[in-house]
Amino acid sequence: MELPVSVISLEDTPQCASSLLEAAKTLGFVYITVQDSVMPASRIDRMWELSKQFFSSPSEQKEKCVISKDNTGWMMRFETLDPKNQRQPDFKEAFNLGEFKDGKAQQPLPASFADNETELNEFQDLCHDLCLKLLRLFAIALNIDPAEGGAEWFTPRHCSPSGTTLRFLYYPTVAVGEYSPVLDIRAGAHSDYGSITLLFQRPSEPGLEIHHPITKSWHAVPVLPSAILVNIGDLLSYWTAGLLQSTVHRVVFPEPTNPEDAPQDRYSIAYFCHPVNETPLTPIPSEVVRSMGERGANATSGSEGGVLTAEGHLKEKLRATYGWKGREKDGT
Ligand SMILES: O=C(O)CCC(=O)C(=O)O
Ligand SMILES: [Fe+2]
Repeated sequence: MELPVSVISLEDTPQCASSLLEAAKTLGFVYITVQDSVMPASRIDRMWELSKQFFSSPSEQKEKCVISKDNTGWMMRFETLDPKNQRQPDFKEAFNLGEFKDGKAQQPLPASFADNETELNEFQDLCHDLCLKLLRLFAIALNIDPAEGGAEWFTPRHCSPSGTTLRFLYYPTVAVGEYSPVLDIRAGAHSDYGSITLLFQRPSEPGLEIHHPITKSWHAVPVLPSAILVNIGDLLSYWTAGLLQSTVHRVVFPEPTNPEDAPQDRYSIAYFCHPVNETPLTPIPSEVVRSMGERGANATSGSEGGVLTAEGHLKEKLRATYGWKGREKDGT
């Protein structure tokens, strides 16, 4: 059954802030619509063009930027998002673009992106600004203590260096018979690791499913053209002592309408917004969060007895899902 995900028009108002918080507390996923000046449709269209340009480029070019231990680069059939339950890796290709510095990528760019560094950087900036707007609204709804930064509390905690990643995803058509719709999956069940994720999807390319936190069953997510899907990641959930839901989701092979038809390609783009690496995940100074009791960041210690940092959490997750097979940044 398809899940009705709330659609919120993004505005700088307390009402919008409380609607966002409500969606984040219940489902952990919400569609937002934004003014074209905030996220121009032409920019998103351009990213789809660049995505196709990259994924259709020769594999020798892609291999020059294979995934490295800093989680940047290209991978194919490499990640296993649900290592406990999957028998083989996700049926997908992905390219992870890490943070830029002074407008320049800090990783080798594939030949197919050689002329696009500026527009990739500008798109990342648009995504980052949008995430900061969302985080400001969460800060307002959580009523973060004004003396501690109030609405701006998240802002200085979301700059560089961080694990923030713009990820291009491609789930290729797989012929019927070459995969098991029961055992195999395009992206295994997982929750996202950072603060918030923006997900861009294309009409007629479904497949995303959400594990409903209350009914504990899987639901397909309808693709809404011109809306951006936002979901809460583990860190924001931890930071809010579990008030905000980091909901489990996956990407399945959609059932073909006609049994002879193979499931079609799916492209998606995810922007994973992470806090600064060294950020200690100590409780958010908010009465709402304090009232959640001793959970998440409200608990006295993180893993291994110390305070969990944003980077520590990300590294733990990547170790499990990459298993680790990637190369060091110096190419070893
Ligand atoms: O491709 C999608 O729709 C979702 C991808 C995803 O959930 C992820 O990479 O974390
Ligand atoms: Fe995800």
